[in-house]
Amino acid sequence: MIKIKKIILHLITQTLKTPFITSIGQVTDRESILVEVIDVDGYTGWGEVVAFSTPWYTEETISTSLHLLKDLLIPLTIKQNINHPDELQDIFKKIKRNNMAKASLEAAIWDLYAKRENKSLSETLGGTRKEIDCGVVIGISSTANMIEQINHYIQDGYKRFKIKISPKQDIKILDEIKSHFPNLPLMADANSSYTLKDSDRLKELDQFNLLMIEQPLGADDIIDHAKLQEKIETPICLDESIISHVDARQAIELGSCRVINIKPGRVGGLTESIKIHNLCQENKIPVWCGGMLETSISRAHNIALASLPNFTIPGDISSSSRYWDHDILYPEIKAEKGKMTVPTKEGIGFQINIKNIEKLRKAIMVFEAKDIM
Ligand SMILES: O=C(O)CCC(=O)C1=CC=C[C@@H](O)[C@@H]1C(=O)O
Ligand SMILES: [Mg+2]
Repeated sequence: MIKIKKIILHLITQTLKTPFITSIGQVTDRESILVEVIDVDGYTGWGEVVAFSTPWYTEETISTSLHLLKDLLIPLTIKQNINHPDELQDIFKKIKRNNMAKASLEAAIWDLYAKRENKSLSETLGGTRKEIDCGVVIGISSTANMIEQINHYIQDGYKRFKIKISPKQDIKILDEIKSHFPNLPLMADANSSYTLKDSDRLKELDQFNLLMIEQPLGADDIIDHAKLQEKIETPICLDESIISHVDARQAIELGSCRVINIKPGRVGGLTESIKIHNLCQENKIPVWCGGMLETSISRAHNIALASLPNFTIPGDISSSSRYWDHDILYPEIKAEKGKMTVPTKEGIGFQINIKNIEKLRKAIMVFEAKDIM
């Protein structure tokens, strides 16, 4: 049984190697909150808040997550005797949404639990793969630069390539890329930049035989995606629309998508991610693990999750060096020939590089169980 002694929040900021631009926002300096949970037996688990500094992707931000953790989630959790991380869904049930804040604490407790069980996080979650295929996201830039990026990542061996599209940049860039790389396993992420009125334009994308188009319509929509999927051949993949296994069930029943991107932060944690994975497996809907421009702590959790059997499509789990000059784990998280080995060591299977965390840290907040009523 887990009895928590201390929870530490490490607030860090890193500058991305190159700004990450999408149809809805741009990230240059990436704030993160690293969540460290230490139990009375000295085991330590780590999680990460993957919300951004501003609410451009979901309604959550670093500030809202800090408030939820400090004022609600840590006080609710720190005195609990926890037999299994699944219990956190019940502990958190009084708190509506705020999934990324919840997921960060839940992930740390999953990591700690796996270490206490002396098992890898992958095995603890029900993983079956010993290695995972990795995909990579091409940043929005000039056509020439995007072609150059793709060439670079092909050399790295990545198995799937994702570009951002919007009504401002779609057909032309896809045509350019497909003419340079006719057989490239390519997908496009629209981040809700189209509406049902763009159905004819989205139908034109069928000519490119994309693996999928991710979240073409509204971030909270399931019904219009079902209408769109009836009109286009390209498989729709939902990201922002799916924040729980209930959303996933409704999307599957309505035919709103043929693929789902699972991000533990977006859906409230690893327990909910497994529920979505299992539901999709039962309904023959393949899933892949999305990314959030995160540090290697969340990336390590994603590797473990992506080792589950229905993660059959390479996810946004690229090398840490795709975005960062320094890794905060060792060994560094690195795709070799487009694959990553799933760690077999206990927990997330990587060591924390506390020196690099201290270099990036802007603030630290310590919560002792003994001090909380
Ligand atoms: O983490 C990565 O490598 C890619 C992240 C990524 O593509 C996204 C992160 C957050 C919001 C979006 O722009 C996009 C996505 O929707 O998947
Ligand atoms: Mg997306």
